Amino acid sequence: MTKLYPLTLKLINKKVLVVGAGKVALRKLQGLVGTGAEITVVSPEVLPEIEVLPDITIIQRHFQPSDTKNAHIIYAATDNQQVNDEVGRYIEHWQWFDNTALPEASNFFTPAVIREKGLIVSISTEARDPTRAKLIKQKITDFLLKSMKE
Ligand SMILES: C[C@@]1(CC(=O)O)c2cc3[nH]c(cc4nc(cc5[nH]c(cc(n2)[C@H]1CCC(=O)O)[C@@](C)(CC(=O)O)[C@@H]5CCC(=O)O)C(CC(=O)O)=C4CCC(=O)O)c(CCC(=O)O)c3CC(=O)O
Ligand SMILES: NC(=O)C1=CN([C@@H]2O[C@H](COP(=O)(O)OP(=O)(O)OC[C@H]3O[C@@H](n4cnc5c(N)ncnc54)[C@H](O)[C@@H]3O)[C@@H](O)[C@H]2O)C=CC1
Repeated sequence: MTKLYPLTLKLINKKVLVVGAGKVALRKLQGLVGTGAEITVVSPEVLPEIEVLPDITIIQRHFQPSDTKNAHIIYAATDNQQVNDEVGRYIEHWQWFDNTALPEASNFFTPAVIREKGLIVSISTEARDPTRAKLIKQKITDFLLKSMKE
């Protein structure tokens, strides 16, 4: 694979669209809350944990092509791969798109993130093994908490 490029972004006033509002969408949204991004969620069914997240606009219906317009970052996180593919078809060349069920269709991925005392550690397996990213996150967190105590 061509090498991937990690960044630390300021998202203030950037438009973020999340299509789907289930377990995977919840995890992406938890990472986005507090960034200052203008977040919109489009989904017919919405987890109660998402309904209570602050500063999110929820549109309770199926995805429509015009939803992607002007969004800087777009997540397709539905349980229907045809819908995720459809979202991908409306992506323009300047937009960042993560099809959370299909790495080949995405032009960015969400890493596992640790935030501890002014430090951000971001872990990616280049989309090969997200469960491993989660495991390594746990190990690095344990190491950091131990070394900060010393
Ligand atoms: C490519 C990527 C796209 C993206 O999502 O951005 C992607 C894709 C896929 N994930 C899948 C499965 C799982 N993902 C997790 C967990 C996480 N996944 C995350 C990121 C990413 N996942 C991106 C690559 C990151 C990298 O480069 O390493 C993390 C790190 C970040 C986050 O999501 O915030 C977060 C842990 C963070 C934390 O815990 O802090 C778990 C474990 C769990 O849920 O407990 C399971 C197992 C669930 C199970 O066992 O069923 C599947 C198969 C789905 C299927 O089988 O249908 C696909 C699709 C595929 O790989 O083809
Ligand atoms: N990237 C990742 O971290 C992971 C990705 N996955 C993939 O993500 C998919 C979603 O998983 P979950 O969140 O657990 O599913 P879920 O069943 O909890 O949520 C699915 C959501 O999609 C919405 N949806 C369905 N049709 C829609 C439409 N036409 N327009 C808008 N929203 C629509 C539903 O309303 C629901 O909110 C799985 O099918 C799997 O392939 C699974 C685990 C981890």
